[in-house]
Amino acid sequence: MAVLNNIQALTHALDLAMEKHQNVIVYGEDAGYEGGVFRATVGLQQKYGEERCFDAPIAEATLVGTAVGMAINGLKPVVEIQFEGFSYPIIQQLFTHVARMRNRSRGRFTCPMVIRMPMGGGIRALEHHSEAMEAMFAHNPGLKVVIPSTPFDTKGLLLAAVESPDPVLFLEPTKIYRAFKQDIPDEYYTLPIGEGYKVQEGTDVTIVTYGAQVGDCEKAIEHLKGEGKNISVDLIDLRTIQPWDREMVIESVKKTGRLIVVHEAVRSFSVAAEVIATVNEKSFEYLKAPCARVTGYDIIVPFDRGEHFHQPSVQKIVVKIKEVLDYQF
Ligand SMILES: Cc1ncc(C[n+]2csc(CCOP(=O)(O)OP(=O)(O)O)c2C)c(N)n1
Repeated sequence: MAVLNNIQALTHALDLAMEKHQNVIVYGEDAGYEGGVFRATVGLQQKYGEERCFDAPIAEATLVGTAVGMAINGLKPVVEIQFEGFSYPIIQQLFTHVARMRNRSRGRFTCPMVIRMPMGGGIRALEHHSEAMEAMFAHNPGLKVVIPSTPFDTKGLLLAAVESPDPVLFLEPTKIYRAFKQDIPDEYYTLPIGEGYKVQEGTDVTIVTYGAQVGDCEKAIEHLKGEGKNISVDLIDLRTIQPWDREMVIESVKKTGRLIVVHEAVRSFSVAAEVIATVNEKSFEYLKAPCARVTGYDIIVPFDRGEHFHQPSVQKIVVKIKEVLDYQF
């Protein structure tokens, strides 16, 4: 076992991936010699050489465009985009080619690559460094979208992404890169893409969340306990946004009758909107209160001083839990 934070878990997972799979290559802006802006790829060039881990020009569309050729021809590129806000130039390659290659070639070719990017706010960064656009990527058929929340999941899901026969977007919440550590096994393991994780079992309300907000929801639950409120929460970490674990969420809502979805991405056309629509379709008759959401507002992420108004704070989650539990039809 090793005690690692999320960044260290990434480096460790990439190391194991490169050791086990000779076709894995890792590259991105400053990802080679320096080990990346967050140091996720540190030491890999020194260990595996410049052919397998290297620096790329500041040309994101080219990073992913070249990965298309590599992936079709048997390599497994793991591309680092420096921040999610710099991913917009890759969309032409991603939506037009990467996501469609299997369908376009009637299964003759796939385009298996991993695109890693730091996502989300909470680090008081400047423009383009706090985006949370997972719903946009999930909306485009042909892509898997993963957002881990713990070092254990980061390692297992990244290795699963490397093994995936199809392209995976691996979004890493920047706020929790170094926020805490966890004991994780040394050996190579994978976790299933598409399965949620039940952080805690409860009977009064289901909270569905992912990424950095998992910790915020846990703190909100602790806060309510501190207030002497005996509220039993079924807390689900989705872990994968596309394909998401509908069964786990629907089963939970059938038990609790109440649902709150929490994420920092903007509210309209969001993951929360999709989860709530699905719960309405599949388990409406079980609901004891309207489904609710705590999300970012429909605005560009504010600069550092206003950022905390936009983020779903512990306090906002606490208020929403009370509101949903007090609701009377
Ligand atoms: C499209 C885009 N991708 C990535 C970044 C992140 N970024 C900020 S500075 C920088 C390195 C710039 O290096 P260089 O052009 O050599 O200029 P220097 O900082 O050395 O003056 C990068 C990659 C960015 N600002 N814009």
